[in-house]
Amino acid sequence: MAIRFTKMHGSGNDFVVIDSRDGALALDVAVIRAMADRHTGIGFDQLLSVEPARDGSSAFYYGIWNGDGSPSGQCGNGVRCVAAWLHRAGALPLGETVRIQSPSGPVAVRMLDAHQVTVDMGEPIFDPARIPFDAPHVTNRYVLDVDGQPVEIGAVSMGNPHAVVVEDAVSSKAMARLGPALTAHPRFREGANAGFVQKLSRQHLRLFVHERGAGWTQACGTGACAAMAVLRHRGEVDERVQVDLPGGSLHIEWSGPGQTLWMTGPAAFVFEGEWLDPQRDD
Ligand SMILES: N[C@@H](CCC[C@H](N)C(=O)O)C(=O)O
Repeated sequence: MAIRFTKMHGSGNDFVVIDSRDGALALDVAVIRAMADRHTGIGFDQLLSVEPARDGSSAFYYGIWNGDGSPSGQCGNGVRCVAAWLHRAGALPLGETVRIQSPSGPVAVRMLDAHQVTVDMGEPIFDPARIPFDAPHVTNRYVLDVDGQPVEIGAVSMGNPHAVVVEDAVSSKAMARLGPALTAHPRFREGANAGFVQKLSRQHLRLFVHERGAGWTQACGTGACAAMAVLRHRGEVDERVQVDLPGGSLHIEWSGPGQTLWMTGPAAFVFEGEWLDPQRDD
């Protein structure tokens, strides 16, 4: 079984995009993991499928799987790559706003040029039950027990769950321990993406993200949205913020509750290929 794919990245968060416009993509977890392997496979943080819309008001649907084969509800850098992929396929004209559906609901994408995409990511969700996060009521700060130590976080969903640690300086040693611990913390029953954000100013953030299902990443689009949303909810940043991640910068705009959040950033093509499943000879 040969699978044609396009390798792409958004600020270093890398993807395999599969054209599945003729029907929903169904791949075994073992195949996704084999493809994601950075030594014996293609290597990627997430696999994305471009599929026919599943509702009447969207143009397309995209599926998201992490490198460990687990599904996700949203992928900020990924949706920009899907938009650029659709643009290259002639299905998304420059400047036009098009609604596409993710597993967690619709988003609206607009190509600013062939490599820059702006996305209406919807409204950040702070209600713990909808994240899902185990807490009796919504608040700006929660304290988690991590190996007997208190760790303060903000919790939000951008269509996928995020724990956000706001620190002036988090040592790389502390992040190496806390990233995996927060990702697997039992109060996030579906796991979480763990972001460590440093406030450089009211318009400028620095962020590192340990992703559920993919580990440390060069960039996490929803992580950047989540970090901005948590800080804006606390009144600590302005409504337009630049978020610097190891692989590049994203621009996030959110005026506050009741409004949707916008993310703008790059999408890049790397190569086209054909996956030859080593377990099969056909
Ligand atoms: N890289 C992504 C997020 C991918 C999904 C995440 N690991 C999850 O399981 O929710 C992004 O750019 O948002």
